[in-house]
Amino acid sequence: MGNGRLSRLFGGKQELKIMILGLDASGKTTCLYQLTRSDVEVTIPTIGMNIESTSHKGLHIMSWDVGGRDKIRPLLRHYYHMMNALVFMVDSGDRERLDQAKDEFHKVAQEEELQNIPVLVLANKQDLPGVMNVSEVAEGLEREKLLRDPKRVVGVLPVSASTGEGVTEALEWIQHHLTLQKVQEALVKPAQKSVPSSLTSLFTSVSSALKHTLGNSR
Ligand SMILES: Nc1nc2c(ncn2[C@@H]2O[C@H](COP(=O)(O)OP(=O)(O)OP(=O)(O)O)[C@@H](O)[C@H]2O)c(=O)[nH]1
Ligand SMILES: [Mg+2]
Repeated sequence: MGNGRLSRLFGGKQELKIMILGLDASGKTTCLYQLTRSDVEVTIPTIGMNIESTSHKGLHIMSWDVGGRDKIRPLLRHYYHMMNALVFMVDSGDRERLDQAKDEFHKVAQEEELQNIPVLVLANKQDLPGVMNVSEVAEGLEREKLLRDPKRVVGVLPVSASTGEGVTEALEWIQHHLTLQKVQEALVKPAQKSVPSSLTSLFTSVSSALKHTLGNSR
């Protein structure tokens, strides 16, 4: 994806932190590179696994693979609260491990700190012939289970991290849902605050109108 498009989307003004998780070889590193065209930095913290990160114009991405890391999982929670969105990468050609991907997906998605952020599944490697399409990936991951919670936002989009096809749309999806979330929060907060005062004034005006009417009718 061209950096020009990326700049227009984020303009360096907004900080966006995305976490890309998925099984090994699903295409996380390729996607990290494709998203920012910046060098991917590998850090090996004391928890003993590779965490990759890259930044470009306010877009910060962290990534690690999720398979078989039950002991490390609690330590990774320290990163969760910083994230604006979760991207879960799936190798659409890997039918054999779709069930494993599903288990990992649900383990991550049920983490408390990740309940309120948009989750985007990327059905990767769409450039390869005969791979699963978006519906098959969504079904295999049992996405509908998460959607039982009406507050959850869980999308699935087709991409090819190798060619960059669909990567811009993925970023736009995230951007769109974060904006929606902000608008909803902005609408809900003042409404909650103003309800008691507007109700009070409503009661005052209704009761004075009633008094007036009753007074007149007596
Ligand atoms: N054809 C095709 N190959 C891809 C695509 N994305 C990644 N690959 C290939 O899949 C392999 C794994 O990609 P990586 O980006 O290293 O995957 P990863 O998830 O970072 O893997 P780990 O670091 O092992 O967890 C590499 O050989 C990539 O070139 C894609 O969209 N299409
Ligand atoms: Mg990698």
